[in-house]
Amino acid sequence: MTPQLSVQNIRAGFGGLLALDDVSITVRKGERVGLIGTNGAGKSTLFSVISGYVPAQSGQVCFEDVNITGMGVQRRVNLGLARTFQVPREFDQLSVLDNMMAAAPGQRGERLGSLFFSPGSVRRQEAEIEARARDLLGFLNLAKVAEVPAGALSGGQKKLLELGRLLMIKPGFIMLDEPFAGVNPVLVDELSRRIVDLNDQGITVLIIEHNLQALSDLVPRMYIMDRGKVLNEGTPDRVLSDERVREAYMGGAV
Ligand SMILES: Nc1ncnc2c1ncn2[C@@H]1O[C@H](COP(=O)(O)OP(=O)(O)OP(=O)(O)O)[C@@H](O)[C@H]1O
Repeated sequence: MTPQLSVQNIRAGFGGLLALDDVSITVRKGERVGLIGTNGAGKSTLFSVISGYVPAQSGQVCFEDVNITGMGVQRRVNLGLARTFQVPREFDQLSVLDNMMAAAPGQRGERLGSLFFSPGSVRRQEAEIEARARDLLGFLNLAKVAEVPAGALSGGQKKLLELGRLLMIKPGFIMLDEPFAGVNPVLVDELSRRIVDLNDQGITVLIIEHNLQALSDLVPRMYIMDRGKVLNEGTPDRVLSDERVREAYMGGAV
């Protein structure tokens, strides 16, 4: 079976800096895969290349048998490939519910003509979007803060909201960038459970995370990157016990 995501021999960088040097990874449909590495290893840049924010200088990215290497961000999202960012990008002044609704793609009410010519269908669509948003808020245990301005949420709740906003686009493959950063341990467990639930529903998950304990509990397979290259791949036990990995990651303190 061909992988759902196949990243082959990617080189990418910024000006003279080569952030990704011949990087290849594959992810099968329905997998949960981790991506670890020291600061500056190139993990977020790899997410940016996969999601279309940073162009590849060479190499190829294929998603569900489509070569998406030169495709724009929105077209990749339309294929069901979506990412979160390390810093959640919610609108602080808007309520949690409105933040969720604003993340829904292709809303007809945004086109002025639709408001005049088919106001009924715009209302129906809004009602559907609100129902989906409320469903997801329930799933993420955020229903009680639906009307609260997003800026008032805790760090962990913001991460849950960010995940919720991602789910509004009904993705088949999600890339989570440090979902546990700044999240208290209770919410780390909750987030982990929600990620497993989503994966059980068939959503493939690729996760960058520095919390190695929480990540090892969550994923059966991980990649480690170091200075723009993939160093190793396999079960968390195998990857974290590799001598080169111990050296590269925390100077042997893994
Ligand atoms: N927008 C940018 N402009 C210039 N250089 C960048 C940019 N983004 C990343 N870099 C550089 O590219 C390299 C890889 O950075 P990247 O953010 O991908 O690493 P990372 O593994 O995600 O690190 P961290 O764990 O700290 O988030 C680093 O040297 C970084 O300074």
